[in-house]
Amino acid sequence: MDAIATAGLTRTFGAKRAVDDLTLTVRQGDIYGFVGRNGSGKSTVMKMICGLVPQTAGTVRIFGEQFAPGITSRRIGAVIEEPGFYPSLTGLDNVRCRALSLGLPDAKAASAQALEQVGLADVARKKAKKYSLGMKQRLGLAMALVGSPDILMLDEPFNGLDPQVVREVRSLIVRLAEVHGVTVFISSHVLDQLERMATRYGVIREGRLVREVTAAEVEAECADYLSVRCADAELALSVLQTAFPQASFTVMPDNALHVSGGAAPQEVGRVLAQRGIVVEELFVHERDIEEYFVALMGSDVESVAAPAASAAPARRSAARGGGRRA
Ligand SMILES: Nc1ncnc2c1ncn2[C@@H]1O[C@H](COP(=O)(O)OP(=O)(O)OP(=O)(O)O)[C@@H](O)[C@H]1O
Repeated sequence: MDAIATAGLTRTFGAKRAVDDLTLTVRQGDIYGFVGRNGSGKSTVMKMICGLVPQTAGTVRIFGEQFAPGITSRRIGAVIEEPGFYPSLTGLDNVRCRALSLGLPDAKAASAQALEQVGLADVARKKAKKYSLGMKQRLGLAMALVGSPDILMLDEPFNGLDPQVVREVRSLIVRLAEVHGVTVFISSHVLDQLERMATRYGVIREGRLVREVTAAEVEAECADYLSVRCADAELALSVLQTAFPQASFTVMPDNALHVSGGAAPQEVGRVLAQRGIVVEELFVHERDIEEYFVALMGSDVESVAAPAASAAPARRSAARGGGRRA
């Protein structure tokens, strides 16, 4: 069953169409990575799904049930933009306020359990204003988790967290999905973190959904390939197809051959040399997830690069798109 299904979801702010006719589906148990440039409409979509902002048009269904614009579902726990809490109350009392507003029968026990889940049990009685940024993020998560929601909506949950806390939050999310069957909808610019847990992705660009894709599809599309350029591409292609029947070949518009699956660069070079074919260029292209999503988001790398991802070694690019499979 679909945990979340939107159809034609649209939100305008004055003349601005922040979200435009957006249809997406999140299946039960998915960890759905929602990616897009700054200002592409991610938070607005998430707020509409949660009923925090009414849509201008379109529908939102939560587990098949349609909600009127601006109506919230108790099955959703959310942290969108800044986690909201009372600074002068303790962590426990903050979560308890949320538990009471949900009408939970044993609000105190449920709150303590949520704090335990996010690793804040030891500081439950400390005032929230004394929490570090990472602790505040986790407090937001505990408030979203209390009441055991079926869907967790997390907007940039890694913001301001150190690598150790990022790892803890990530494993908590994975555990919630895998052990407790919680469906997680998560927006993040930290693509290498998303890559470690997302099962599906949605890519938004200027308010429109440009692609929904499974993690397996991303992996396949990001696979390394060999790029070979020879003066006579057709001859090189026929020689290589005979020598490497298991490999697949794409002839790019600039006549470079892209070879993937079971053809080592040394072997390709040797086979071509044996046939007297001059190789002008031969290199392995490693396409990473950042490059893949940046192309879909239509972005300059600056605005989306995660610190860890941007530290990745420089990789060679090759012509993209418009190739024909040979
Ligand atoms: N309350 C509002 N009033 C007017 N414009 C708004 C409002 N909320 C959002 N917008 C506009 O809608 C567009 C989408 O904003 P949104 O916050 O959803 O993007 P985002 O993808 O979440 O961005 P970021 O990654 O920076 O958080 C932006 O152009 C933003 O300025």
